[in-house]
Amino acid sequence: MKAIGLMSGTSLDGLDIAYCDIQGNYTDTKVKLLDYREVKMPHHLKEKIQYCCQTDGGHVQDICSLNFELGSWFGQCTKNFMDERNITSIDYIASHGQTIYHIPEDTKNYHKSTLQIGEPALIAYKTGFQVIANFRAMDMAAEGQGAPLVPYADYLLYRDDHLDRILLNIGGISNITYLKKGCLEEDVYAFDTGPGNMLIDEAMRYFYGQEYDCDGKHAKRGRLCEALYQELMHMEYIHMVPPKSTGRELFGKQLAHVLFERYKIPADDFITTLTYFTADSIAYNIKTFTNGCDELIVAGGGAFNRTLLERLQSQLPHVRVLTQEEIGYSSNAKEAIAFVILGNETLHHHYANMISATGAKRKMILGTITPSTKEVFK
Ligand SMILES: Nc1ncnc2c1ncn2[C@@H]1O[C@H](COP(=O)(O)OP(=O)(O)OP(=O)(O)O)[C@@H](O)[C@H]1O
Ligand SMILES: CC(=O)N[C@H]1[C@@H]2OC[C@@H](O2)[C@@H](O)[C@@H]1O[C@H](C)C(=O)O
Repeated sequence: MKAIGLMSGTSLDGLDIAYCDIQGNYTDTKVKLLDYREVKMPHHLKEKIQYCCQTDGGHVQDICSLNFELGSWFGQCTKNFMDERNITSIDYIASHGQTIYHIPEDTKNYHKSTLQIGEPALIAYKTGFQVIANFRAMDMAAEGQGAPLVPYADYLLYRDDHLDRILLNIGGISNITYLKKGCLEEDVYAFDTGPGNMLIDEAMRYFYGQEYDCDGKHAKRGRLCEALYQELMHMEYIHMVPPKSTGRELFGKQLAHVLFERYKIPADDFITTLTYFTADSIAYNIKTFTNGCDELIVAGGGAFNRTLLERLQSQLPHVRVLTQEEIGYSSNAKEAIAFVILGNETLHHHYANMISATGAKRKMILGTITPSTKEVFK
């Protein structure tokens, strides 16, 4: 089958489009990336998403409207990509959607819940092909956290009989999948370690009006602020025992701006400290909650931040830290490919939640299917 995976993650930097060939399913899955493109998120959409993510921000009419506006944009980007690359037919599109809120556990006032928007009907209408979306809901229905979902794909693609491996994704949030050598599905262990690029990006926006710290250059220049570092390393989430998942609610703009008010230090010292905190919270979670590994394979945009990776390597001296590029894959396309795999399982009526990662009570078939509109066009 030919399929397209769409991923718009917590960084809000853009839409990843991965065009793949996929054969078989579950442990027989063979997937090949045929083409990839990232479409930058237009500024006005990014602002609307950020507004809707805030508890004192988006009202119901803003979220209602953005759901359709984003679906339309996802659909148009996919259509443009297919036209440019001369792709005339695909079997399905798997769309993650844009997470605008995630409540992993019941709280006093709220039911555990998660919301990914970007109306699939618009994507199906614009492209004409069936769309599989809303992957997290069924895992949550089965009492899981609805995240992380990528570990299922990691298990299919990266398990090894001779090496203990950890897959790390440094997106807006960082998450790991631990695959010990010869592991069975029930041995897979995966969770969000804490922030990825989210806090660093907030600081770059605040101090320099830039979207991110390109190659970690600012972090390389600054010095660690011990008081800020200690405050961050003591945050409750970092020490919580998995399964655990998190998001913008904890490590987003609100936290960043409290810190900017509290610590009046040079901009680059801020960025260095946030970068070291990001690396060290990942390393701490690996050391505390896994048995370590031979290889740590890094994906996500954070794989391009050299200062972050150098710090990570220094915290894990006995581990080979590699990027997806170094093993012949793509750091940017990895999550979009994972959603192609999850969509393929939906069409095979096969479960795709890794219950050891999400904490769900049962293995479930994920996703909702919006049918192709091609027949109607005829
Ligand atoms: N050259 C680079 N140098 C430093 N950082 C970079 C570079 N390129 C990308 N990034 C970082 O990567 C981020 C985007 O990462 P990615 O696309 O993996 O996140 P995401 O998929 O939105 O997040 P998540 O996986 O949490 O949902 C950017 O916001 C930026 O911080
Ligand atoms: C609720 C939500 O959107 N979570 C994302 C987010 O971004 C990274 C991390 O936090 C992970 O838990 C998850 O995404 C990936 C794709 C996952 O489900 O594995």
